Amino acid sequence: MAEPRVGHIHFLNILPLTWSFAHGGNRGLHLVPGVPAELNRELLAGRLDVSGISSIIYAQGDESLVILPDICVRTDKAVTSILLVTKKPLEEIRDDRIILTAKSATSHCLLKIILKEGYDASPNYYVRHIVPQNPVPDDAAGSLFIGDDALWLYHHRREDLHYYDLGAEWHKLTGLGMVYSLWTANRTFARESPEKLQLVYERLVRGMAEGVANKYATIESVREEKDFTFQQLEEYLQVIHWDLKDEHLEGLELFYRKAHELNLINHVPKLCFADVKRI
Ligand SMILES: C=C(O[C@@H]1C=C(C(=O)O)C=C[C@H]1O)C(=O)O
Repeated sequence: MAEPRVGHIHFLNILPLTWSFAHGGNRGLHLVPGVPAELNRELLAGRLDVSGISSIIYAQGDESLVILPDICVRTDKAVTSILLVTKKPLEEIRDDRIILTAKSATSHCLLKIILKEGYDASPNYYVRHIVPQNPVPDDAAGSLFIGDDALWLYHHRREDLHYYDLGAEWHKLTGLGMVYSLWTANRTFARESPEKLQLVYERLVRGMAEGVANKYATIESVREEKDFTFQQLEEYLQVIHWDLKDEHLEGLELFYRKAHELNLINHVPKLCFADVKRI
């Protein structure tokens, strides 16, 4: 039986799952690592069966995707790893040029909503490859980073720049938390391979729980390769949450409604969950 192809976002925000996968929790899965933008594209093209993806992509999937229950990447308020870095305060941004990281999809929409509704600003957005070592290129007023790049910037702030945490900004605007990433399956795969879908669901949910229960080991496992202290990573893993309960869907649904109002998606999607046996 061919192993299900599962996209895995290689960011520290799912470190517990990455650790579990590296310690045998990936049995029976064909993992494909990547940044969200790549995995979003691969899943929609049918080259992956299941993937962690940008939550906005579920809405762009025109009902071709179903959501795996119980697991996501979310925060209640601040996120610390989705950051807008600007040369001037946001209140002064008008038709300036803002660069959006090419790794993302959700944060692009989140930023557009926050700037329009919270700051009455509609700057000119450009998607481009950017690096944290040069946070705001000369030709731009600001840049949007996600993932480990953003977390690094959060801990290496420059006096002459302004930093905005989009999780905190979203909470300020709406009073709600935000779901950045969902695990979704292609609907055809879910219908034709229910056992494989069940296996993926169990590996994801159990793997995340196993990693969370081994916090010390998960953090130690990346200390050599990543430029963060133990304390920074420990704090980060308290900011990010991975459970997905009914109460968290309110923020996600509001995000879809606001994205639709700004014409960022064609329709407000109905949340359709995969039919798996919950564990
Ligand atoms: C919390 C984060 O959320 C990520 C942001 C994404 C996006 O903007 O498309 C996609 C997946 C998430 O892992 C992060 O960037 O650290």
